[in-house]
Amino acid sequence: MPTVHVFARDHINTDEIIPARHLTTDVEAELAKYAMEDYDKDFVRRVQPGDIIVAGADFGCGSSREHAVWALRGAGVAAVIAPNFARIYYRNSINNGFLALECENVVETFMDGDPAELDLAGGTVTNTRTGQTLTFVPVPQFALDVQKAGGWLEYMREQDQNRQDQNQPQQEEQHA
Ligand SMILES: CC(C)[C@@](O)(CC(=O)O)C(=O)O
Repeated sequence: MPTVHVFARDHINTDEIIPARHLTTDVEAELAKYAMEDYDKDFVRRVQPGDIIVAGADFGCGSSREHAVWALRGAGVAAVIAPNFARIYYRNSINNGFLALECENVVETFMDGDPAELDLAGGTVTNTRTGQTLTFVPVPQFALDVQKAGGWLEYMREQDQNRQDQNQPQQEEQHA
């Protein structure tokens, strides 16, 4: 069951998530070593694959670096849940198939280290220590499709392949 890491402050910026001194690579496994380093340098020693970050409002503000998504995904974070996100960070998350879930009162509902159950299809996250369940803002279907495909580029390739598959029979008829 995922563990929740709570970063309660609002306006956690991309420089705290992945400091600019580490933007020398786009390799997620390398960036992962420095995830949240300028907010909590011990995070990388605690986080396990599939864990969830719960954060304050305007998470991911500051720069447009996609590395802020790659570092957290590389560290094994399955989702970030916050009341809201900086717009560029939010779109970077969608484009990379990474879950940025908007949910009010999420900081008040979890304590650091709580176990959680995330029901993406149902749109809920449950603190299984207290039994409290919150409903997050429904994720747009295309964002779920991108997440399933593994990212925007993979999603667009799939869409292109689907179009080609649909056109194939007509092309075969034309040449029959
Ligand atoms: C280009 C990059 C290093 C950038 O300057 C981009 C940005 O500031 O949006 C950053 O600090 O993430």
